[in-house]
Amino acid sequence: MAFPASQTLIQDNCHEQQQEQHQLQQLPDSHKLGSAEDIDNHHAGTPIKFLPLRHVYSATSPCVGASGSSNVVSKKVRARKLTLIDGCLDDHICHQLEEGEETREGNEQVKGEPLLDSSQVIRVYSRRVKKKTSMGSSLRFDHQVEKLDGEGEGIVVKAEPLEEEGFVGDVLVGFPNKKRRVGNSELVKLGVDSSVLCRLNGPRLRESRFQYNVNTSTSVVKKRKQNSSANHKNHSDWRAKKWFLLTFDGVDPMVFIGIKCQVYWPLDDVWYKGSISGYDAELNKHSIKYEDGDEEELILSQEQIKFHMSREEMQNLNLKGKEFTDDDDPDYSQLMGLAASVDESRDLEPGDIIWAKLTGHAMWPAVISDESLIGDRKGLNNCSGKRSIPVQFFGTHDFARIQVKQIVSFVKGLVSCFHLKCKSTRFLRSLREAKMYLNERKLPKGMVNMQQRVSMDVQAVESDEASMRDDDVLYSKGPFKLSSSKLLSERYPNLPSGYWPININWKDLDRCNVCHMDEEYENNLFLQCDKCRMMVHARCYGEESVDGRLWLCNLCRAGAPKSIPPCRLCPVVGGAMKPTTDGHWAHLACAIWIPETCLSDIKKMEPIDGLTRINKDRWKLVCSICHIPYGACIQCSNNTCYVAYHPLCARVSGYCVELEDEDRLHLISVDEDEEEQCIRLLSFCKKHKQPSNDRPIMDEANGKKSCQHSSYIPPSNESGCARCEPYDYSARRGRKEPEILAAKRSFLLNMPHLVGCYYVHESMARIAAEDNADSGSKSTSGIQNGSSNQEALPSILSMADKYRYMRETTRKRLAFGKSRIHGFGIFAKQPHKAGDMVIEYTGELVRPPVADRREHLIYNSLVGAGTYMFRIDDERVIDATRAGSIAHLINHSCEPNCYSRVISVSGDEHIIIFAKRDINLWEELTYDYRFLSIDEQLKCYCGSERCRGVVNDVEAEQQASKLYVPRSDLIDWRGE
Ligand SMILES: C[S@@+](CC[C@H](N)C(=O)[O-])C[C@H]1O[C@@H](n2cnc3c(N)ncnc32)[C@H](O)[C@@H]1O
Repeated sequence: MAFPASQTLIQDNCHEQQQEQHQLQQLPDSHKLGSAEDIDNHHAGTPIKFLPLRHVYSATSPCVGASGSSNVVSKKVRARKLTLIDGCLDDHICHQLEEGEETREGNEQVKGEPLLDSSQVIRVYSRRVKKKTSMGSSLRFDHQVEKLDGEGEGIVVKAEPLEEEGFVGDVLVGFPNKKRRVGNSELVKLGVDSSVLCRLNGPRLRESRFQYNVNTSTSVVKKRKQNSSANHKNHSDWRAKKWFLLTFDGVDPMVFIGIKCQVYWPLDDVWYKGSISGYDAELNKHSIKYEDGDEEELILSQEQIKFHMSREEMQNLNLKGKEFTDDDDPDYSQLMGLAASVDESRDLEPGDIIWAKLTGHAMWPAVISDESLIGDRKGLNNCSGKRSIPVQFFGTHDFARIQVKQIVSFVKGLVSCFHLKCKSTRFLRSLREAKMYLNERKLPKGMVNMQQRVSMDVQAVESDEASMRDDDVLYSKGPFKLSSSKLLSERYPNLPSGYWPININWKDLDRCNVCHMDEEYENNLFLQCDKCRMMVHARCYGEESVDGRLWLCNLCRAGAPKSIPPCRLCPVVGGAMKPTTDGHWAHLACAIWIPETCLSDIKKMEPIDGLTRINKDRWKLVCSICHIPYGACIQCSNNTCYVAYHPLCARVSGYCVELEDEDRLHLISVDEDEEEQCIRLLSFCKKHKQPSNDRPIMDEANGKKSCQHSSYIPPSNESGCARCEPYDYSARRGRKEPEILAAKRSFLLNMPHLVGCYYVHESMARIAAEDNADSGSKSTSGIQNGSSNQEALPSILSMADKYRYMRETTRKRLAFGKSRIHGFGIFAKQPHKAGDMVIEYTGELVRPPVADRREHLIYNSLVGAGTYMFRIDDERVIDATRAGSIAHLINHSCEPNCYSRVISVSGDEHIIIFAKRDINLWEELTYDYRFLSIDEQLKCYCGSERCRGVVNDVEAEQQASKLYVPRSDLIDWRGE
C-alpha cells in the first residue's frame, strides 16, 4: 500500500529512492535484501525493521518520508550507503563497522559516479538505542559542515540515539551519543571527489540543504559560517524535532501520514505513542498505529494529539501549530477525577463548575455566578427571556449570561472532549484554573478581583479591558474623555456603580439644552445662565420670561448642590438639570426622552418624576455611544433596530433625536388639554438617522424601503376590506412581526411614549378620593382600586358610577405606545383588577352600509393596515378612524386580558373594554377581536401561547359557514 506522504517529501526523496534502489541493484546478491521476497516485501511495504541488518547500509537523512513503494514511516531511518572514496575508512568509522559485515564487492559504476570498489564503501550503521534518553530529538543524523579544529570545514555526522522506543530496526549513523566529524578536507584527503560529495544521497551535508556547494572555497564557507554561526542555534532548532500541537484546518489530511505522534487518552492520562498510518477520506479519520500494536481510527481535530517533527518539516508540509510544552498538558485524568467527584444530581447553583458556550467561542470552563453579584450589571441582564444564568469564565475571567441550554456539566464536557477542542493559551489556562478550583475550591485571584470590580465600579475596568472578549465586554471606554475615577469617587462617594462622567462644554452649545433647537420663539425666548452659560428656551426650562434680568439655572442658583450633581439618567455632566422627586437630579432632556419619566409640574418643568417606574431593563441597556453602564437608555425608533443610547449622548453624536412635530412643542399651551400635549418622540441611531420625517427608512429585516409611521402611505388594498387585509410588515415602518420583536427586542418592553402628560404616582385610592371630593359622590372611589384601600371603599357600585369613574381616569390609567403585537397599542399605566372598566370604544356611530362605504372608498387608501370599525350589532358600527378614544388602538390577542361588552348607561349604549383578569403595570391591553370573515384570514401576531394563528374567530366562522347553502339550493322567494 502506498502512503502518500506529503508531495514535497515524495519529491524530495524521489531522487534518494531511485538512487537507493539503483544502488541496491548494483549490490551483489549478498548485499541485497535477503531474498527476492524480501525485496518484494520491502517494496510492498514491509517495514524496514524486518530487514536483516546486514542489508542495511547507512543511515543518512532524518525523517525522510515514505516512498511511494514503502510504508516505512518517516520515523524509520532508512539505512543507506555512505559512499566514500578511497576505501580508507576513518578509524572511528571503521570502528563502528559491525563485525562480520561484508564489504561491498563488485560494484558497478553508478551512472555519473566514479566506479568505487568495495574498499571505498563505508558502511556506517548502528542499531538504534532503544533505551529512552533525554535527548531532545530522535533523529539527529545531520551531516553538517562545520569548522573543524584546524581542519577547515567538515561534515559533522551527528549520530544521536532516538529518544523513543519502539522503532526497532531504526539505524543511526556512526556513534550513538557521539559526534563524529568527518571534515570535507578529510574526505577529500581520503580521495572523495567533491562531485561525489555533492551527489551523496539525501541531505547529507548541511550545506546541501542550503543549496550550498561543497566545492565552495573555504573562505566562502567561512563567511557563511560566520553568518550562520549566529543563526546556527536557530537552524538547528529549526531542524530539531519537537512535539507540536498542530492545527488541522485547511490542511491536506494526507500530510499527516507517516508522522510520529502521541495521542492523549484522558481517562488513562497517558500519551500513547504511535504514528499516523493512513487516512480514510470517507470517514475523515486517520489510522493510528500505536507502538503497542494497537490500531485506532481517529478524527485528529477532535483529539489531543502531538506530532513529532521539526519546524522545517512543518513548513515543508504546510502545517501550523505550536510547540507542546508541559504547560499545555493540564493533566486531564486528574481533572476528570476531580470533576467526577462533583455531585451532578442536584440543580445548578452558584459556585458550580460547568462548561458554558458563548457564540463564537469554544465550550469554555466557567463557574456559575451569584445573581446578586451581577446585580443590574449591564450586558448581564436576562435579556432573552429564556432561562439563563450568569457565569464567570475561567481563563479569561469574563462574566456572561448564558442560556441554560448552552451549559453542560463539567464532567460531561470532559467526556465529550470539550477540553481538547481549543488550543488557545487562555483556554489551557482556564483548564488549569478549573482544575485548581475543583481541587482546592479556590478561584484564581484574577477571577476574584474581577468579581470585586463588578461589584464596585469601573475603576479597574480599564486595566482589564484588554483581557475581555469582544462580545462579552462588560465595560469599555467610550469616545468621551472620562474623568479620573479617583477624583470621581472622592467627589461622589455615593455614586451608583458604573457611573463615569462625560463632560460637555455647554458654553459652546447655542441651542436649547432641553429641546435642542436653535431657534427662538416669540412665546419661548432663549435664556442663558449667567454663570455656566448654558442656554435654554424659557418655557422648555419652566421659566417665565426674565425680561433682561440676570438669570441663573437651577445648578447655579443659591441653594444648589456644591458640585454639579450627577444626572440619575445619564453620565453627561451639567446642562439643563432639574431635581427629581426621589431627591436626585436629572437632565430635563433625559426626563423628556425616557418614556416612563415625566414632570410633576409642567409649567415649572420640575420636579422630574417617574424614575422609580423606569423599566428595569431600560437601566440595563448599554449606551452604544459612551458605553458607560449607567443610566437609562432609549432605543432607535426603527423597529428593527435595538441600538440603545442615552438621549444626550445621541445628541452629542449627532444622532437624530427629534420630536415628531418640533414646532408644535413650542406652540402647545401648557393649559391645553393633556391629550393635546402628547408629542411623539423619535430618535434614530447612526444607521437609521433621518433628520426629517420625509426621508425613507430602510427596514433592516427586509431591505425594503419603508416610511415613518406618520408619513406612511399604505399599499393598495386588494381585498377591499382594510380590516381583513393581511398586514404588510415590510411596507410599514414601526411594524414588525411580533415573533421577531419578541425574540429580538429582548432588552426592553415596549413602552408608551408620551411627552407632556404627567405621571400619576398616587395610589388609585387617592385619585378616587380626590374624585369624590370634586364630584361630591361617595360611591365612585375604589371602583378601579386594585390595592390596599379596598376595604375602605364600597365594593358595590352602580354601572353608571363605574362608567363615570372610568371616563375620568382614562388618561391617568392608559397610554399608547409601540406594540409588540402590531403597530401601536394601549398600555396600562396602572395595574387594573379583573372586571375593571378600562376604556370606552368611542367614535362615530354609523350604519353598516356607511361603514362599508367608508372602508372601501376612503380608509383603505388612507390607513392600509386596518380600520377602526367596531360592529355593535347588525344595525350599528362605531367608526373610530377619525374620531374617538384611543381604544381603537387596542390590539387583538387570542389570549386577551380584556373583553368588550356593550353596556347601557342611563339609557345609552356604550362599548366598554373590561379587564378580563388583573392587568399589570405597563401590560398591553388586548381583547379578542373575534374577527368574522368568510373570505379573509387575518394572520395573528399576538404571540400568546394559545394563539390560534388567525385573528379570525375560526369556530364562529365555521358555524356561520354551516348557515350557508349552495346557490343551487336556493329557491326564489315568491312572496307569501
Ligand atoms: C384597531 S387596529 C389596532 C391598532 C393597530 N395596532 C394600529 O397601530 O393601528 C386593528 C388592526 O390592527 C392589526 N392587529 C391588531 N391585532 C393584531 C394581531 N393580534 N395580529 C395581527 N394584526 C393585528 C390588524 O391589522 C387590524 O386590522
